Parts: sequence; C-alpha cells; structure tokens
Amino acid sequence: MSKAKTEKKRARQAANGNKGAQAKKGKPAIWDGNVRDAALTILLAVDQNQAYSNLLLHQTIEKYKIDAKDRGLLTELTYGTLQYKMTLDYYLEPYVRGKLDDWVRWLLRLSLYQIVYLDKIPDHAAVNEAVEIAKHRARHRGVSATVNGILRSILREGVQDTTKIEDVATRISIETSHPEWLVRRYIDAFGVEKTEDLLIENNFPPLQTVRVNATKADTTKGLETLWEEKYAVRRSQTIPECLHIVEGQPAKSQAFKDGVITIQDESSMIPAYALDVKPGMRVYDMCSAPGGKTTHIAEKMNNEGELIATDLHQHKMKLIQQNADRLGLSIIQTQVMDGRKATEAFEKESFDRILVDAPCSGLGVIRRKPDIKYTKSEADFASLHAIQLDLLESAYELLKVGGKMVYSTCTIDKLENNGTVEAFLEKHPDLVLAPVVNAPEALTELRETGMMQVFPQDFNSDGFFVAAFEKKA
Ligand SMILES: C[S@@+](CC[C@H](N)C(=O)[O-])C[C@H]1O[C@@H](n2cnc3c(N)ncnc32)[C@H](O)[C@@H]1O
Repeated sequence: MSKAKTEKKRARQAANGNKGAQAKKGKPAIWDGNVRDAALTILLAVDQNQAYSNLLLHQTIEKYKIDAKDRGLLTELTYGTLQYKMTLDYYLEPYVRGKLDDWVRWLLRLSLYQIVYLDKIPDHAAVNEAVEIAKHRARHRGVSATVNGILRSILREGVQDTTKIEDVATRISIETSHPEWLVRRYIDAFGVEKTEDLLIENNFPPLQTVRVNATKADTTKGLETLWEEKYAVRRSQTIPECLHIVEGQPAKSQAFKDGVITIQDESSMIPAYALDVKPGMRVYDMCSAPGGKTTHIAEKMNNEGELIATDLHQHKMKLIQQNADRLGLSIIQTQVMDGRKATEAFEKESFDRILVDAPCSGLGVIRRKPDIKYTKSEADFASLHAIQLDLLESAYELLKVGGKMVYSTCTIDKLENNGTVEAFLEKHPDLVLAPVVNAPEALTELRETGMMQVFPQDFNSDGFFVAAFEKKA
C-alpha cells in the first residue's frame, strides 16, 4: 500500500465522520463511559448476530447520548477494527498460541488496531486498557496475562512485513483486509491497480452528501441555508444539486426538517439524470424503498405527473411516504409489490420511464458497512443476477415503445452489472443503450455510452452502476 495514498485518505478520514441509521439486529452496547469496551461489544454483536455495524453503532450513540469526543473514538475503533480485521489477524498470527475465545480475539484486534493505526493513542494506554477489559470480562486471570503478553511481545518485536508477500492478490487481500476470492475476482475484472485503489478506498469513511430539493430551493440557496445554520458545506463538482458536508450532522438541521435537503450519497443521484424524466410523464420506480431516488425523480418532474413507487417489503413503504411528505412531493403513489409480478398490476407498455434500482450484493457501500466484505460469498452473485434479470424483464413489458428505462445497483461486480445488461440486451433487440446526454459533464462515460461503473475512488461516492436503455419502435 502506498504511504502517500494512505496518508491522503487518512487526512480525509479525519475531516469526515461516519453515519448510520436505525438498528435492526443486535442490541446497543451497554455504555458505562468505557469507549473500548462498548466498541468490543458492538464488534462481537456484528460477528455473532450478523448485526449491521453502522446501525448498531448509531443505535448505541443515540441511546446513550454519547458526546462528540467519545462518539468519534467509538466510531473510529469499531469501523477501523472491522475494516482491518484480516490485516490485524495476520499481524497477530505469530504471537497467538492455541485457541482464543472470540471476545479475546476481538479485544486483541481492537487493541492492535490502536497500536498500528492510531497515532493519537499511546501504545501503553492501548495495552493497559486491554488488560483492564480482560480482567473485567474474564473468569480467570490467565486471560489478562495472555492479552498483556501478546500485545507487549508485538510492541517489542513488531509486526510482519506484508510487502514481502509474493502473490499480489494475497498481499492486497491481507493489506486491505478483503477476502482473497474477492480480490482475485476484482483483479480479473479491473486489473491490479484499479483493484488496489478500490480496496484501499473501502477502508475510509464515506463523505456525507445531501441533495437540494429543486422544488424548494436552488443549490445556492440550499448551500446558504446550511451555512446560516453553521454547517461546513461546499458544492459538489460532480452533481449540480449535491452538497458535500464537511462537518455537522445534516439530519439534525432545520433545512432537513423543512424539506430543503435529503441525505443521499452522490452516486445515488445519477439514476434520476439517466431516467431523463419530464414533468407530466407516467413513471414507475420498481424497487423504491426508502425512496431516495423516487423523491429525486419527483423533484426532477417538478412534482407534476404520475410516479408509482413499489417495493417488495411492506415495512419499508412508510419511509417513502415520510420522505415524500417532508419534501412536499405529492405525485408519489406507493404500493407493496414484487416487481417481478408488476405486469399483473399495470397495463403493458404504459410507462414513459421505469427505474429498476435492483437488489444487489452492495459491494459499493463497503465504506458504510464493512461487515459486507466478510459475509458475501461468490455464490451470491449468480442468484442476484437472476433476480435482476427477472425484474428487468418485467420492466421491459411495462415500458412504452420510445420510452426509457434505467438499471442501477450499488455494487461493483461485472456479473451483476455488465453481465446483467448484456444478457438483457441480448434478449431484446429492440432495446439499445441510451447515452445520457443531459448527465452532468463529470459523468463522461454515461453521457457517451449510456452505461457507467462508478468506483468510490472516482469522486469519493459509493461504488455504483447505472445503465440507461431506450425501447425502439
Ligand atoms: C437498492 S434498494 C432500493 C433503494 C431505493 N431505490 C432508494 O433509492 O432509496 C433495493 C430495493 O429492492 C427491494 N426489492 C427486493 N426484491 C424486490 C422485488 N422482487 N420487487 C420489488 N422490490 C424488491 C428491496 O426491498 C430494496 O428496498
């Protein structure tokens, strides 16, 4: 890993914060003021209960009203340890004899993360804290002695040098902490350099971005509104209605409550452009919850026309309506539906525009959910590819001749993205990729070809894929 690259990304990491949403699985960590102990509890829950790290972290912070200083450290320790789990195991390996309980291994990873990656925490403090936690949690003293012994040996003797690993995929896998099968899959698809850049980027927090609601304010007004509220914000150079939040929690702003802004990753703002909607059109958003793109489409339609938003999951539907209400968008009609059966509910060839923002492996959002990289397996791609094709088939039936449809995912995988597009086009000679001439200039590939894979390192957004099609007569 290049030192300059790492330093640049670390500086950005310091400038930005992480964010999350509501927790689903797992319980918030018990909070007694001990940041490391809380981080350990979250890491164990993520590992054992398949709880989502971002959700659990957020829930812990909200439940115990953890202050900004501890919140920053808790976030850093939880994400950092999870992000570098495999690297940390590689460093621990020569020092561990015999089997360790899961919590002891996570405690060692957590402590070693501080020693290796965090300058602001003195090594002896990381070791002492680890020993205290071990004493507190273990039934016998042997555990704290083991933790103490391993960490002090590492401090004395150092960690293994990863640059000596000969096989390039193995080296990248260990250095960036991504499973080797995924590294090899990426190298095959994108080459070594792009893969390495991508996997390094995955270990840094995402930039917070918001979208200004064009039916309420232009981008300048949105920017000024947030400045007045003392948020550190700047314009994006990529998507015109996107603002980059340098500091602050936009979800707590008055601008958010007033429906002037929506929190959305910048990549997710691309499909509404690709769809090329106009006021008055009849539009269908097939996989729409929680409605980030639906509401963007409604804004681009100037809240005029008909916009039907479906999703498979009942419990997610109210999120779309809540978002629409907050943003003052009245044209959205929500319905629970399996997109594969939408042809039973709607007339064929009756929509001007259709978005299929499909379920996918989510490998583009590893920065937000580092646990994803350890839980996916190669078998997942083929089944997702099949569902994606079924959804597109259904959308094809519903699209008017001369209409446009868009396929998008938040993943970086050739089979799910280019593979799905190729299989779909092969089946329908009357469909062509439609260059998105109205797309912002920075999206050159989309403007020229109608298809684009966005990598997180391209403009610091989520990894994302979008393809636009037109149904010819
Ligand atoms: C990538 S998310 C959509 C995000 C959404 N478009 C947005 O911008 O907020 C994919 C969605 O597809 C939904 N989904 C999965 N299978 C589906 C199906 N067979 N029919 C309709 N929706 C489905 C999931 O519930 C999930 O909400």
